[in-house]
Amino acid sequence: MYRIQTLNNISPLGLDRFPRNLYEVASELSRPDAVMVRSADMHGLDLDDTIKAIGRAGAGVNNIPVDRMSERGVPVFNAPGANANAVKELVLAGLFLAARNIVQAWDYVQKLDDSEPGLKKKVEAGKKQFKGVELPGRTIGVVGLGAIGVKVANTARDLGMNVLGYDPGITVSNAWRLHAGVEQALSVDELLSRSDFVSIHVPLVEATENLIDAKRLRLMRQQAVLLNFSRAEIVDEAAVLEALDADKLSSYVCDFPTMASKNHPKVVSLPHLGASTDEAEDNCAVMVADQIRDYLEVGNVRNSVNFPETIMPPTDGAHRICIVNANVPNMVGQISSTLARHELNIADLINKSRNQIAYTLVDVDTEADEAVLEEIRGIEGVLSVRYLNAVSERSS
Ligand SMILES: NC(=O)c1ccc[n+]([C@@H]2O[C@H](COP(=O)([O-])OP(=O)(O)OC[C@H]3O[C@@H](n4cnc5c(N)ncnc54)[C@H](O)[C@@H]3O)[C@@H](O)[C@H]2O)c1
Ligand SMILES: O=C(O)CC[C@@H](O)C(=O)O
Repeated sequence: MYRIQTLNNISPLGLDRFPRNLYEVASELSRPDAVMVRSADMHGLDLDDTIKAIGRAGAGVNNIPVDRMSERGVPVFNAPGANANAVKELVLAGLFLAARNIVQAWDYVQKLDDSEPGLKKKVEAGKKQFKGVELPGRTIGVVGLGAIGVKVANTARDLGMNVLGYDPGITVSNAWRLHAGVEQALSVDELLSRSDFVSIHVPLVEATENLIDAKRLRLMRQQAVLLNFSRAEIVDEAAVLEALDADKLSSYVCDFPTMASKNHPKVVSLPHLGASTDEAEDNCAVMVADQIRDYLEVGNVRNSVNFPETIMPPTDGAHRICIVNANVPNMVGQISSTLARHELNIADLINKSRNQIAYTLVDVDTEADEAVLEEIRGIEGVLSVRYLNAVSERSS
């Protein structure tokens, strides 16, 4: 039996991907083989050494100690693109909220408590405070053209906006998906100085912390709108509040409320709602559950943030050894000579690497005993070894 621990509410559709004759799934469970998580902060947790995989039912992995897991030879999976449409739709809602001052106007109406004739007068008198702008012809800058950024950029084009995009690491497939009318900005600074609206869609990593700081805010157009549905730490919030107070920015729309910003009249903050739709929660949970199963049962790696993509169809009747090791020379040589010494014939083998990690799947014709596995574990640089007896294609 494999044991899956859930650290957040995960869509039942995803959890149902684990057949209960093979899997135990629970939030309170000791010695898990894998963990499924959404936004729970795992950095401070004492993570059991039985954990073989971590699955993030979402995109961002800043809540997971990925480096620590890499050192242990544990892959971290996420669900690229699975919640992108949900986030895009909320970003668009944010764009409209800001362009038409809808939240402030709504609040104004809520506070009107006069009798009917007085109310009408106040409605007409008050509305001039909330005059907005239309989107066609305005410029939006999209920082980060990944799964979400591309969708935001393309829809903004469809709305008649001029779109500037900045992403030095854009993938070929995302470049293909991008509307031909999206103009490439050569730097964040250029994008900020030319945009009426700026939407941030980058992961939180060291290089993106405080990406939008006081200096960059000064580059922005007068009365620009900043939207942040990525992570709070990507924006220097104190500097944003100053820019709002100085009338430099007209609005900050974000998915990350803080005590300092949540009641500011020019801040619209939502409770980390970007991925909270039935569809996104189902998509993320199903994708990640399937990836965890494929890793635990077959050894394959799909959509990991720290491991190389590694897929090898099981050889009929073979036994599979899954080895995670440091990405240094002569590891495959040492592994195969160990197998040869134990008279194990290799039926198939794949070796992939990514940064410091290399991953090897070896199918052998006859059963491997504990002695050979121990010997492989003893090779310097080997981080983990798993043995899948009579491996077969995962049943769906
Ligand atoms: N609010 C929410 O509920 C919610 C939901 C999903 C994702 N997110 C956040 O959005 C982020 C992006 O999600 P995604 O699915 O689009 O991820 P993604 O990996 O598909 O795209 C991220 C893109 O950012 C680019 N990038 C990285 N550093 C950059 C930089 N310094 N400048 C410009 N571009 C840079 C990458 O090259 C990549 O193309 C996630 O990491 C997560 O933090 C939030
Ligand atoms: O799980 C969530 O609700 C949020 C997910 C989101 O922040 C992500 O990075 O995918």
